[in-house]
Amino acid sequence: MLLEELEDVFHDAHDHLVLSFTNTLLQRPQQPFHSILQEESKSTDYQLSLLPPGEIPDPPIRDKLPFFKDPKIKISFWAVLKDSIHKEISKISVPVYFNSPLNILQAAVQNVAYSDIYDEAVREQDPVRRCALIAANLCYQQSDVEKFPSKPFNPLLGETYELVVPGKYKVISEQIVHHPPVHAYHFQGDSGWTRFYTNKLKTKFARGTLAFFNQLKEYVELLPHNEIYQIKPSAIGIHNLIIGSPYLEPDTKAYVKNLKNPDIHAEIDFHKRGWSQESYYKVSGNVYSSPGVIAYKLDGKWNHSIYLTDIRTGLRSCIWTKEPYPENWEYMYGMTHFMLNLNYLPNTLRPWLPPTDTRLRPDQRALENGDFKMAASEKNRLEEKQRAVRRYKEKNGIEHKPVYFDEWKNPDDPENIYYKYNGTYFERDRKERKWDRCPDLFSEQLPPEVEEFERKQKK
Ligand SMILES: CC(C)CCC[C@@H](C)[C@H]1CC[C@H]2[C@@H]3CC=C4C[C@@H](O)CC[C@]4(C)[C@H]3CC[C@]12C
Repeated sequence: MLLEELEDVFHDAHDHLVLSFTNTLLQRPQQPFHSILQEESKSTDYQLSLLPPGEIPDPPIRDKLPFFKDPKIKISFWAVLKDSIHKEISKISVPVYFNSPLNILQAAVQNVAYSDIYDEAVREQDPVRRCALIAANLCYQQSDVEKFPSKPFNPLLGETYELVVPGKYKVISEQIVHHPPVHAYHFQGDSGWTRFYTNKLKTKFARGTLAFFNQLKEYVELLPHNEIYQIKPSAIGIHNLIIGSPYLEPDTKAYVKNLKNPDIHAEIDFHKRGWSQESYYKVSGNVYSSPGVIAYKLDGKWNHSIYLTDIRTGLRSCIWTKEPYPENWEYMYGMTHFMLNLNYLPNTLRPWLPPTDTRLRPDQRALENGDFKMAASEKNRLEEKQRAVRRYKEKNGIEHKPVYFDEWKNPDDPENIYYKYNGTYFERDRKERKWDRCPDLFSEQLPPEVEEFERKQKK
C-alpha cells in the first residue's frame, strides 16, 4: 500500500486507538464556561422566555459526560490497519465505537482555552514581551489533547461550531472542504485580540508516528497595538503506534513573528523523549528583540506549567499552569473540564444555535450518550446524505460556498487559498436568530432538489 493511501485511511476510515498515559495532576480552580447570558445585549428575562413553558434552565456547565466509556478495551492500531491493507480505501470503515464524541472544529478551541494570556498581551506595553506571551501560548496549546488520543468526528461540509464565553471570547468555525479537509476558524477576544486561520489539515504517517499539521499560515492580531503575528504551531505527533506504548507529543518547532517588525520573533523547541522520565514533555523557547539578541526565555513542561524569564533582570515567573483533570477522566475519553463542555447543550443555549451547529449532530450526540448502535446508523445516514448532495452539486456544476467565511487573498501568502470570517454570524444572524442561509445537514429529509435528482438517477 502506498504511503499516500495510508494517509487517506486515517482520514476516511474511523480508525482508533486507545492510548494509555500517566501524568501528574495540578490543582487550579475551574473557570466559568457557558453562561445563561448568551447575548449580552439582551436581558435574562428575555433569555428565559425562549425556553418552552415550564422548563427550568440547565446548569451552565457540566462536570461529567452522560455516559462513561470503559477505557480498558484497548484496540491496537495495527489490528485496524492490517485488516485494511487490501481493501479499497473508501470501503474501510471501523465502528463508530472508536470515535470520540467531539469533532475537529470543537477540539481546535483548545487553542484559546487559556485565553487570559492573550488579554495580558493586549495590555502589555513592551512589544517584545507581547511576542513572548503569544509564544508562551504555543508552548502549551496542545495540553488539552494530551490524554485524548481518539479519533474526533470529521465535520460535514457546511457544519459550524460556535462557542461564546461571556466576557472572554467568541469562536466561530466552519467546515469549508470535505476532502482533503479544510476548516476555517475565527477566535475573537473581548479585550481586543483575534486569532484566525484556515486549517488545511495534513496527516503524515512514517515510522510508527502519525503527525497532524496545518499546511497554511496562522495569525494572531492585537487590535489596540495594530499588530499581526504570524504563528506556526507545532505538528501533533502520535508516536509508537505500531510497537510500544503510544503517546502524544508536539513534534516540530513552533514559531512566532511580528509582521510589523519581523526582527521581533520567537522560536520554540519541543524536546524529544529521552531515557529518563525527567525529559518528558519538556519545552524551551527563545524570544528575540532583534536578530540574534535573546530578550526572554521560555521553559517548562507543556502538559504542566510554563515559565518566562526576562534575560535583562533575570526574573523568572510562572505564566501558565494546567487545570486539574476532572474526576473519572479515564472514562471520559481523557477529556479535560474544558473539553467535556464543548459538546454540552444546555436548553438555554439551544434557541441560539444555527441548524448546522455540531452540538445538534445526532450521531455525535448518540455516541456521547453511549448509544453506539444509533450513533453508527446516524453516522451512516448523514454521510449518505452528504454524498447525495455532493453528487447533485457535481452534476449541476454547483460550487460549495461557505456561509460565514469568505475567500481571502492573503498578502502574506498569495499562493494559497485562505478564508476569513465575514462578520455575519454574531453580528447579524445570531442576533436575529435567522438561519435561512445555513444548509440542512442533519434532518431526515434530503433537500427537495436533491431528492428529485436521485429519483431520476435511479430510473
Ligand atoms: C490514531 C488517532 C486515532 C489518534 C488521534 C489523535 C488526536 C489527538 C488528533 C486527531 C486529529 C487532531 C486535530 C486535528 C486538527 C486540529 C486543528 C488545529 O487547529 C488544532 C489541533 C487539532 C484540533 C488536532 C488536535 C489533535 C487531534 C484531535
